Amino acid sequence: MALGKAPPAPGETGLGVTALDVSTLETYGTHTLVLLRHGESEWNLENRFTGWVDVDVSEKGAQEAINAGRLMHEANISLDIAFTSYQKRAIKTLNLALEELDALWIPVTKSWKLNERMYGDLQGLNKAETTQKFGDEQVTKWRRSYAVPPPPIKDDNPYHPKLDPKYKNIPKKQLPLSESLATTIDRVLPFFRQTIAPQLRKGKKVLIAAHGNSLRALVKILDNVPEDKIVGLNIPTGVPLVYRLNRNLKPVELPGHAELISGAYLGDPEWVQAKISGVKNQAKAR
Ligand SMILES: O=C(O)[C@@H](CO)OP(=O)(O)O
Repeated sequence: MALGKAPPAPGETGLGVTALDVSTLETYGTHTLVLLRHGESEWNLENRFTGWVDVDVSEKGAQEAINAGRLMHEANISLDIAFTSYQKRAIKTLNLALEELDALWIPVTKSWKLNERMYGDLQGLNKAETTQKFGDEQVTKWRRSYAVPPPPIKDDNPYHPKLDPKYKNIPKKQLPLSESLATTIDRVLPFFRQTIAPQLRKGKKVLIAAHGNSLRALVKILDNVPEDKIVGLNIPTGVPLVYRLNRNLKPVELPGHAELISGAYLGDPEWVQAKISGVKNQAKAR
C-alpha cells in the first residue's frame, strides 16, 4: 500500500468545524473513551463483505486514518492507552492516527475479541450483488439486525478462520463460523468489562480502533440502544467518536451527539452525516 502524497481535497477531511465544543469536554463525565472505525479497506472499496478476512486499508483509508489523528489533534484529545483487533485494517489505522498525534509510544493491546463480526459465507461477496440475489430485506437483516446471523462459513471455504495462523491458539470451538450482532456482543462485552473498563476506571484515556460491527456492539452496550433501533446505527470509517463516561462508566450525553447514541463524532457534522449515509447505502442493488 503506497500512501498518496496529494493532500486531501477540501471538504474531504471534516477538519475545522465540529459540533462538539471540545473545550467543555471536562464538564461532561469523568472518563474519556474514543472509538475509531478503521479507514476504508480494499474490500470496502470493492463493496465486498469482509468480516474476518484480513484485508488492508486502501490508499484513501490510510488518508482517513491520518485525518482521524488530525481530528483528534485539533480537538486536543490526548490518549494513554489503545486497544485494537488482530486485523491489519484496524491496526494500521491505529498506528497512522497515533503517529499523527505523536502518540505511537502508548501501550497497545491487540485482541481477536475486537475483530469485525464474522460474516460467515457472505465473506468475499459483493454487497450490491448479494442484495440483487437475496433482496433488500434479507440483506438488511444480515447486515444490521440484532439477532440474525449470516449463513455459517463452509468448512472448505478458503476464508475459513481455521486456516489463518493468527487464530491458531484459539480453541477451535471458540472460533465463530458466523456471528450476529448479539453473538458479537457476547465476545466484545466480556473483553470490554475485563480488560478495557479497568483502564478507564484508573483514569486512562482510551482509544479503541476496531470495526463497523464490533464498534456497533460496543455502542449498543454503552448506550443501551434498543434491539429494534440498532438496525439504524451505521458507523463511518475514520471518524473519531468521542464518549465521556461517568464514574459508573455510563455515557454522558455530549452536545452534538449522534443519533441513537450519547457520543459525538469529531468533524464537520455534514461531512460525518455523508459518511454515515455512504455506509448505509453500500448494499443498495445497482
Ligand atoms: O463487510 C464487513 O465486514 C462490514 C464492515 O465493512 O460490512 P457491513 O457494514 O455491511 O456490516
